[in-house]
Amino acid sequence: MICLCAFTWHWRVRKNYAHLPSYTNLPLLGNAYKLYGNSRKLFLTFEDVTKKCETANKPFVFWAGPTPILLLSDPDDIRLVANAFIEKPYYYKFANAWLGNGLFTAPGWIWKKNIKKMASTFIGPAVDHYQVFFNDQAHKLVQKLAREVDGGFFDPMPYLCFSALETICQVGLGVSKSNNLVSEEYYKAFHRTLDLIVNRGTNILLHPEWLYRLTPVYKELLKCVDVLHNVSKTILNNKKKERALRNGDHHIDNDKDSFKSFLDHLLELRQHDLSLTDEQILWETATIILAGQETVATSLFYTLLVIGSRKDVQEKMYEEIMRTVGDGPLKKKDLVQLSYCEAVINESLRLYPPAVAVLRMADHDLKISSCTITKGTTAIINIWGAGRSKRLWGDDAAAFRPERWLPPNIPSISSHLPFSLGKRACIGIV
Ligand code: HEM
Repeated sequence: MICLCAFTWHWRVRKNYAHLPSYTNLPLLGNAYKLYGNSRKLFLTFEDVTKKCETANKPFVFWAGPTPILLLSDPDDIRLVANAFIEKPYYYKFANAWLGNGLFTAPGWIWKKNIKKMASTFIGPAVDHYQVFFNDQAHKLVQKLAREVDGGFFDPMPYLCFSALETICQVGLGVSKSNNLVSEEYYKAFHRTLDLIVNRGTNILLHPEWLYRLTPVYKELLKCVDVLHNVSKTILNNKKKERALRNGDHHIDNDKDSFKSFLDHLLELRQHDLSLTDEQILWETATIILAGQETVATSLFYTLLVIGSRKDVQEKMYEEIMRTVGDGPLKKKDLVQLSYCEAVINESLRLYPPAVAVLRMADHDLKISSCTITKGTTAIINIWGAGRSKRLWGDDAAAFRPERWLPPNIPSISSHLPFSLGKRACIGIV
């Protein structure tokens, strides 16, 4: 009976997607053979699927065994999907030991409860005090990079990662410059944790939880996560003691002019909301540190690369910065004047988005332009593909041209998706 139901479901789903472009299916494996190999091979498959999507102007259906994965690049389809589905597929659970039920990985019903509280911690006055940390880190980064000048080729990524990590720990946890909590050990544990999670994602043998828990890499993951959580726990405990000493646990800090980290905001929220447990706070801070580190470091990397290879762009940016800020520290109010610099960043994020794709799980049927997405399908929002589509950006879509972001031709923001969109889009976009 179970086999019959599974067969009927599979037959119905296959028929539903039969008119969409796809690869040749192998029995049982479907198209999974296309995922075998290293990350370069994976990316080539992704690039090929993106091209097929663009040529057919339809979603591409990829069969992971019997399960359909639908790749979407059309902004209208993407908007529908991003607004309709809040569940993420099971791959996101691979980060559970680290991020638990934090915003990024939480199941829909927990995410719905928490998103309103968290989103308010990253808007308006809450972020006004961050600029001074950004300036300080930028200054330190420039000093470090300057030491490499005239020294031949070097990899800037470690500098960018450390700088982004230190910044997000300052604004996220309130780590001060003096306490050295963002140590070499922390940095290594952070990157090893990321590697272990990504490696699990690309190795289907490590997917079943019971099997994974028997492996040495699972033990290594727990060790690394311990290092990361211990820093957050130390800071959390210190803050709790500080608050208790200063004002008693029920005090509300109304001083709008003092800097408050993301963690401070969560502790304040907890005064009215006991569902925000210590564990949940640890997960949320770990999420913010991950979300705010890797993405920022990668986008800095590509932006520096394109600026470095385009003297004309460098000169225009330099001229605009000198005209607006001079040698003085950058202030938040200056940012609106830096329209060319913003155009450069937008163009870099369009061509080199740090998250090339995000995934959603269809928990109900949904009609989009060329098909009905059936419940149980994984939908991939192809951020990279949407950014490079000739249909959306014109024949020069592959060219780095910041001017396309300047008046009078400002493009439709709905095709620019580096921060995703709809429900579960980035909350760090301020
Ligand atoms: C260039 C910088 C950034 C880019 C390109 C970026 C991109 C993204 C994308 C594409 C998502 C959607 C992920 C998904 O649906 O699976 C996301 C989610 C998220 N981002 Fe960012 N992000 C950036 C910076 C930040 C920063 C600085 C923070 C926080 C300080 C942050 C916090 C988050 C959080 C908490 C989520 C999960 C939102 C949710 O599920 O409700 N991001 N980001």
